[in-house]
Amino acid sequence: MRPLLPTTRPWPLFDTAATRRIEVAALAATPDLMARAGHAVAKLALALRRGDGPVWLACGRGNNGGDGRIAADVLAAHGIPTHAALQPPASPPSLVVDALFGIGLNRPLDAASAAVIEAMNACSAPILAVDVPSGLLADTGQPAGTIAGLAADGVAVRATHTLSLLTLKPGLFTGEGRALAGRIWFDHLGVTPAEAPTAWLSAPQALPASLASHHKGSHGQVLVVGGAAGMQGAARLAARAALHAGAGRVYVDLLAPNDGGPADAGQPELMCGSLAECPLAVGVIGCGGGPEIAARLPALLSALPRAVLDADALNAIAASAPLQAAVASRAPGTTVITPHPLEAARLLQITVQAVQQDRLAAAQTLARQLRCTVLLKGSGSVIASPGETPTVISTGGPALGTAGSGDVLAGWLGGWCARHAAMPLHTLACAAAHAHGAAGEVNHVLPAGELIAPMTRLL
Ligand SMILES: NC(=O)C1=CN([C@@H]2O[C@H](COP(=O)(O)OP(=O)(O)OC[C@H]3O[C@@H](n4cnc5c(N)ncnc54)[C@H](OP(=O)(O)O)[C@@H]3O)[C@@H](O)[C@H]2O)[C@@H](O)CC1
Ligand SMILES: [K+]
Repeated sequence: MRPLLPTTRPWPLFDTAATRRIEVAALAATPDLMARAGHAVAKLALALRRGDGPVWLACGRGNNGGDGRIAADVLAAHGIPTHAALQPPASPPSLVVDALFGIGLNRPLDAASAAVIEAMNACSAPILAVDVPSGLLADTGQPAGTIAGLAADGVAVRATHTLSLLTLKPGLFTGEGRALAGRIWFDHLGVTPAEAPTAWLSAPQALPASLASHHKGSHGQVLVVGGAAGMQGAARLAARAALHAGAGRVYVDLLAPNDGGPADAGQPELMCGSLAECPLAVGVIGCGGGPEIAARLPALLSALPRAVLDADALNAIAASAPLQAAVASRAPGTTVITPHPLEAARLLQITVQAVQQDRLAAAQTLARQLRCTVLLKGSGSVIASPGETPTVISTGGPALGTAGSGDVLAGWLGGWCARHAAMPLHTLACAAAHAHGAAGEVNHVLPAGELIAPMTRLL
């Protein structure tokens, strides 16, 4: 057994309803599924245990607790001291096994369950969550919350490790799940699901190499439109990213007066241009666009064959029904929008909390409404397109949470759309978000412009 991430292959994710169906089908052929689960938990527990203290197994009353109880028996058979109870042991544990709730969690926690979770979190020992950290909803990656009257909301186990059993659940990889699950392990218990996944977990995607005969004309053009007064850096970051992603020519149409100056004094390869000069370019529209971008959108949306819409372009679209209709009426497979949760909330006319409550559903709804590919940013970015199984991005980290990081992603994606004109936008959006996330997996502060070099090295 080894940690799931980083992964070199995409993994299917199954929500609770699908996992239940897979479980029922599998139990007919393999009635010892829970024994397998319990043994898998015990095996990982043996490897993760630190010191000689007892292993505390907090087992709930359902099958998640059943996994924990079998693990306790297996550990005891190996001579390991165990403490299977909802109260902590008298002496500090060497490992906590969280087997309180798995995929059966279906409502806010009561005070007693919340107290057990808080006691687990208070231990200094590593915490191994069985299937899902208790308190976290397996489908959405959001805490189930607590019933009214409790002071703390969003109580969930902060696991150092999670062993997902039978299937991988979407909620481990998006929303709060990424932070709460710790290092993720997976045991399929010998079962190969027969049904289509709810979503895919992303892996690095190899893009076609250039032929020796290719030239800058074969590598497409990008037109970045944005950079209103005081925000020109956003457009320039997007343009630099498009250039380094391999676009043959990159033009910048700055919305603030540039007085005949260069598009970007620090990147002489970038050119000034406009829709009139490059009507067949891939548009990267809205980075630092300010309210001025709204007036440009109708012409850009009706002319450009492929477009990446970001930031202020999305705010303008959210505020205008005609612009929404203009996006939705573009040819299928030609538009991608890259909202962060607040921009998605404006587009959907719901709250940010409602977006975050179910990120997969929010991205899919937006993709249906605007008939385009949606790259919903945030912890565990989600890519959804009409008629496609969504993808959850397996890479990323807090280093991406800086100004300009989204501009780099939008520009990079525009660059790839230009260079790989024959590839579907959904595939390119997944690949770009995965590469952007991988470049951001560092433990230090990373100004957005510095994402470009590691993204280039990952090519
Ligand atoms: N079957 C098998 O062979 C295999 C099973 N596997 C394992 O089983 C796990 C799923 O087990 P599970 O369905 O029994 O649900 P589980 O997560 O243990 O919850 C128990 C019950 O708690 C309740 N409840 C819900 N919310 C609540 C709340 N807020 N506060 C209080 N109570 C609450 C709710 O019952 P309710 O009250 O709604 O009747 C729920 O049913 C899965 O994650 C995996 O670990 C795997 O090993 C594969 C093989
Ligand atoms: K659990």
